[in-house]
Amino acid sequence: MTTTNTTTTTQFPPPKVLTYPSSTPPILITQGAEGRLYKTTYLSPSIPCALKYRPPKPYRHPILDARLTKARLSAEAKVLERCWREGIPVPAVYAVDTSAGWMAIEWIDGPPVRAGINEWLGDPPEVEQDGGHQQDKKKENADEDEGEAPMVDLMRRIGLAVGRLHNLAGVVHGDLTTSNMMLRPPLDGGDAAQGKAGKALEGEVVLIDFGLATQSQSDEDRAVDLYVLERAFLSTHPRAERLFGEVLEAYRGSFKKAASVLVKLEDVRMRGRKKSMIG
Ligand SMILES: Nc1ncnc2c1ncn2[C@@H]1O[C@H](COP(=O)(O)OP(=O)(O)OP(=O)(O)O)[C@@H](O)[C@H]1O
Repeated sequence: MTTTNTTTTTQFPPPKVLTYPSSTPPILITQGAEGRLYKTTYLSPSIPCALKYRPPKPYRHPILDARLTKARLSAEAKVLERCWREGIPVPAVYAVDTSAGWMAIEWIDGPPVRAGINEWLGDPPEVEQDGGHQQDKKKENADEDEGEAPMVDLMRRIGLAVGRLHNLAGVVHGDLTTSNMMLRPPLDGGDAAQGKAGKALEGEVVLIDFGLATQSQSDEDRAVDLYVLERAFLSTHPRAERLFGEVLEAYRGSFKKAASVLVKLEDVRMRGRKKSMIG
């Protein structure tokens, strides 16, 4: 989705639930084609939450619009609840009002994985000093030495999270990108030895935005999910391209049937290549 990051309070009229006297002033975080995301609190001013709001679409017939909004929000909330029950790291669902078009979910207090990777790529850890040449080379190759360990580790955590989603929850996400994953910071403040760049990649990988998710156990659907992630990753982080294999390797080890999904991924890639050749 196209989003505009802003920290202003009300650029648009907020949903009614955010105007009650007890409401914490909402902060508009993103505004996309389908909806808006606000930061506010839930029940107590000390519990931050993300309020996902799908406003009415004036270009749609009102009855159809209300029906669509209800169906999409309740489908997303159901998938989130299912994942949460299975122990997949996703935001907990606090409350849903499908008629009013909103859902309140746990606030994840960390950056999107995309931002963490970009920070790391822009500021990779120094391994040895040689007047800057080493640093430049590292940036080009996204580090081919031990300095890349935090990135390899993150790639593996992503592969495991997707494997658990597919296997334990039986859910395919439908829009896996590094923007739809966040890094929940470690409670203990993390590993001080990581350095600033390594710290950018720390934390638990939390999957978000299940607006396109479906229930499926099929190898084909799972392989397409991985293919979407691969394409998104390679276009968002081309300099880290060769590390993507770590995601797939961790996925392979995350459940029994993962190997056959990876075989299917070859077919899906082939179809993707043919399609892009034909245009
Ligand atoms: N639980 C959360 N905690 C903190 N920030 C969040 C949370 N959920 C989403 N965000 C932030 O808001 C952005 C938009 O969220 P999300 O992608 O779920 O909504 P959406 O794109 O409007 O949904 P859709 O793509 O289905 O229209 C995310 O990229 C992330 O930065």
